[in-house]
Amino acid sequence: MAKSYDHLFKLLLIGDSGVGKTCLIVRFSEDSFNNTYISTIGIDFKIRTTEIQGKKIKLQVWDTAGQERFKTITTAYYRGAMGIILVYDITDERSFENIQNWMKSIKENAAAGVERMLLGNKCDIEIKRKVPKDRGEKLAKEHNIRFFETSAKSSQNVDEAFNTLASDILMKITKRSAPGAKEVDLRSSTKTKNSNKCSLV
Ligand SMILES: Nc1nc2c(ncn2[C@@H]2O[C@H](COP(=O)(O)OP(=O)(O)OP(=O)(O)O)[C@@H](O)[C@H]2O)c(=O)[nH]1
Repeated sequence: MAKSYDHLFKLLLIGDSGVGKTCLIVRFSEDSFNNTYISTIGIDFKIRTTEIQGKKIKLQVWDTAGQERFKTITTAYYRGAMGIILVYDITDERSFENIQNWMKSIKENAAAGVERMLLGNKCDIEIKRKVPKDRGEKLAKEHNIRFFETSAKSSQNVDEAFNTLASDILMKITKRSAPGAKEVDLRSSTKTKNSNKCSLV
């Protein structure tokens, strides 16, 4: 049977418990949101197919449990990921500080050269904000990765974040398979909504 997609990309979301990893994946794959908090046990995944530069990209998005007790299980999945999304909660300073530890975990467990992205989630609750946007931007810059503030609740920047990561991975593999080929910036063609509160670097 013919394949229904051109590429399969495996993405992984990591970050402290409660930052909204599951909600971001559910928003992206099913376009819905639930206020009830059910902590992830171990690992789970959802699928969504998206189109970038005329290519059908099947995204297999892995959701990891943020709780420390699942670390051995979850880190075992890092190596198979082509892209890793680090998530913190803009209303929770601790979750932002812990990003350094999650970065370390990537270094220890993921493939070298894995595409990374930083998300500051829950930007719909500005009133409870503890982490200013420029701190997220600065951290992302230090690691030379992209940054978005997102809201799984309002859906702000959720599609943009996933599509941008997929686009970056596509660009990387296209460049690799066509050495010497002229570099094309696929990012410029991805659909980007403008946002005033939650923005991208
Ligand atoms: N206001 C608001 N609440 C959110 C948002 N994203 C998630 N939440 C809420 O935050 C809580 C935790 O969300 P989850 O997606 O389960 O968090 P998680 O990171 O997957 O947590 P673990 O599975 O324990 O690692 C839930 O009550 C969600 O409804 C958001 O963008 N805005």
